Amino acid sequence: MNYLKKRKSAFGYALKGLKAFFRDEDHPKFHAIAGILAVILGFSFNLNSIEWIAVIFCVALVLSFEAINSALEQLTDIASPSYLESAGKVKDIAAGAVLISSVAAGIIGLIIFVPKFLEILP
Ligand SMILES: Nc1ncnc2c1ncn2[C@@H]1O[C@H](COP(=O)(O)OP(=O)(O)OP(=O)(O)O)[C@@H](O)[C@H]1O
Repeated sequence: MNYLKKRKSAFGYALKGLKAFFRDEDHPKFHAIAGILAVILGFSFNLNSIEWIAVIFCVALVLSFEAINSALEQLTDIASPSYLESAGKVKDIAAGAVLISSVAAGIIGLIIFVPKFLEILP
């Protein structure tokens, strides 16, 4: 019972974190909108299971990296409020992780959706 209570609190904290993440920052909103568009396109083009797995994985991966990047940015600001080269490096590397996942997601999106758009062209 105690274990279940603890799990419930942990879930609540995670939801609280996600709420702050989407409320306080612009990049997550942009990536969430892109993800919603991908899901709408997925339903429109009747994706198969493998394509759905790829789309859901890409959306989750980009948003997760974005959340980790955001947490690292805030932690860096607490640890190093004044200018420090290594603090900047931490932020740049975390931003690089978001860039890698976004580019990969974009390429996978093109691989899945471009042939489907070409099929419906007159
Ligand atoms: N304390 C610091 N010391 C050195 N360089 C920093 C520091 N804080 C930020 N920078 C540099 O400035 C860049 C922008 O940092 P900032 O905290 O403004 O993030 P951001 O890219 O504006 O994030 P977001 O757009 O999500 O708000 C960093 O990637 C880093 O190169």
